[in-house]
Amino acid sequence: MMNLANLPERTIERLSEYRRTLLNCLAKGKTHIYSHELAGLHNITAVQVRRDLMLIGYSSMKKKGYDAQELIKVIGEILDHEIGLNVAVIGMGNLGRAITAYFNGKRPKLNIVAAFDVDPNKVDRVISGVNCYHMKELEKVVERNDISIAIISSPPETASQVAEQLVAVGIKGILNFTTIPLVVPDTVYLEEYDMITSMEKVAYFVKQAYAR
Ligand SMILES: NC(=O)c1ccc[n+]([C@@H]2O[C@H](COP(=O)([O-])OP(=O)(O)OC[C@H]3O[C@@H](n4cnc5c(N)ncnc54)[C@H](O)[C@@H]3O)[C@@H](O)[C@H]2O)c1
Repeated sequence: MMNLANLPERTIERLSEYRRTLLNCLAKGKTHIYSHELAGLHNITAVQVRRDLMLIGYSSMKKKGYDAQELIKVIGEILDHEIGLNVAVIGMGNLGRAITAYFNGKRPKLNIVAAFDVDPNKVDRVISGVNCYHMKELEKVVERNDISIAIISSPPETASQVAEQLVAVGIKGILNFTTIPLVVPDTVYLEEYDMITSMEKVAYFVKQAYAR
């Protein structure tokens, strides 16, 4: 088995996707699923599914397929922090509010517990179900709530400074939604999410389809 602390990033993404599908299966009363079914739902090969699960030391496909409940538990042991992690959203504009409202309640081990902004109309209010604090209170609130992850959804021109502030208060993981690529120390895990890149990727493949 591979070192569980060093799984490939794509495997981690797929494990998250498999778990979502398995939860959907269970909700529909389906308790077992074959690797080829899981693969079909994710547009990949059964070999890929089995390879990912082998990496996490799970290879117990029975006659009836994988036991969904058991596999959800195994994936949870890989992905989730034992007691859960607390998340903050920086910038409670359109995107920050949408993310907070969408995400909270979706994953028991991952909770958005605070939001930050600099707009006096937002600070000291409950927005999308969480308290919104002024950025000046970042250190205090992060410490008090044991926050280790931050989502940046402030304007692009503020992103680098916000990231610096987050690193300075000890944030360990950042999900950056702004269009500005960030630089953080090796000790901080950074994930950039750029919707425009995703759209351009789709557009590129549509262009190829037209050319055929
Ligand atoms: N809206 C989208 O669909 C979308 C999609 C992808 C990426 N983005 C990116 O997400 C970011 C936010 O987009 P939006 O549409 O929500 O913008 P927005 O203007 O609605 O919200 C930005 C929020 O950040 C706050 N803010 C400003 N300076 C700040 C600072 N220094 N620290 C903390 N908060 C600060 C503002 O007061 C505001 O509430 C942008 O960088 C944008 O490029 C947005």
